Amino acid sequence: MPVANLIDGRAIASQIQGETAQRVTALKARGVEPGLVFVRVGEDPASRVYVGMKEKVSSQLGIRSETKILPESATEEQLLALVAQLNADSRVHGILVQAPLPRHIRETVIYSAVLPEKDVDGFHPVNVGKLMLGDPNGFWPCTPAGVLELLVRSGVKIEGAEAVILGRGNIVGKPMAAILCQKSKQANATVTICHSQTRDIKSHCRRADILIAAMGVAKFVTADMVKPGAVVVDVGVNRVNDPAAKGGSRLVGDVDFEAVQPIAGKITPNPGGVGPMTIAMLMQNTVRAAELATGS
Ligand SMILES: Nc1nc2c(c(=O)[nH]1)N[C@@H](CN(C=O)c1ccc(C(=O)N[C@@H](CCC(=O)O)C(=O)O)cc1)CN2
Repeated sequence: MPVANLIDGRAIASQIQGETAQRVTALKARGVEPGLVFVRVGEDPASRVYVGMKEKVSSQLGIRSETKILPESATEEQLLALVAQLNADSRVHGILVQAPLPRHIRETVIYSAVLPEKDVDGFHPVNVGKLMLGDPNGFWPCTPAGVLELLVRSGVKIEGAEAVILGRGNIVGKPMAAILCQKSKQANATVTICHSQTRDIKSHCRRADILIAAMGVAKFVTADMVKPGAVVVDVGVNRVNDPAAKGGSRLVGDVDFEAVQPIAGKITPNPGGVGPMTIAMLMQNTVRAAELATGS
């Protein structure tokens, strides 16, 4: 039976993908085929799955995509050479280097090498800077951008709300904070970031009208941490052992869903919440990159 207060990420992602598909059709009518290249280094099983999912959605929307695979032993120089080649290719509008990279490759060096106008991941310092400055011309990282869309399209009032973010990572926590406090009718929240050194995290969480969990600790958010009626968004992806599951493990979020769902005003399931939005926003960024590159 469907849960009444569920924020359905799959349905919202599919709505956004429908909008993106229309923009692809418009681009193609002008002779532009949006192109996206994924770069995967090594054989991390989760990365293989995620890149496969992105390839599938690209093809469903009519975006030409290709995956370049380098071996785990590839050097930083080899990866930089590939990025330079993709930067120079005018058929490629978006470049995505899948994280995590092998330990001997510095992610910051690689993300800084992607041209900002092809950085559909929103990880380049220029795009990070534009987000911080409130300049609408940059690309926002897909996961926090997707969380904003989930909230807006579910009718959550963000303006003036107390938003508490658990986690200060560069991919979710920090950009999420910047997005929610943008000076705009769709944002304008009062934002608190909590992290491993925060004192009395529970009291911060209990103040939250919107609680976003992105710290990477399975079932960290329990019912006693949530104000009744609060909106709870679970960004966590934690693999835990489960002998009963296929492959001996399964994914759980940062929120104890069964305990929190009855008291939350709205809540994202996990899976089926934020994850599909990450991919929908990537496609939206790619089409926008193609439109900007071709003056469409
Ligand atoms: N270059 C990047 N690397 C990574 C990013 C990113 O945004 N850019 N994000 C994550 C992983 N990620 C995309 O790459 C991703 C994770 C999860 C999902 C998703 O839809 N998950 C499903 C469940 C899937 C499953 O069962 O395995 C869900 O939540 O419903 C999409 C994308 C790290 N790397």
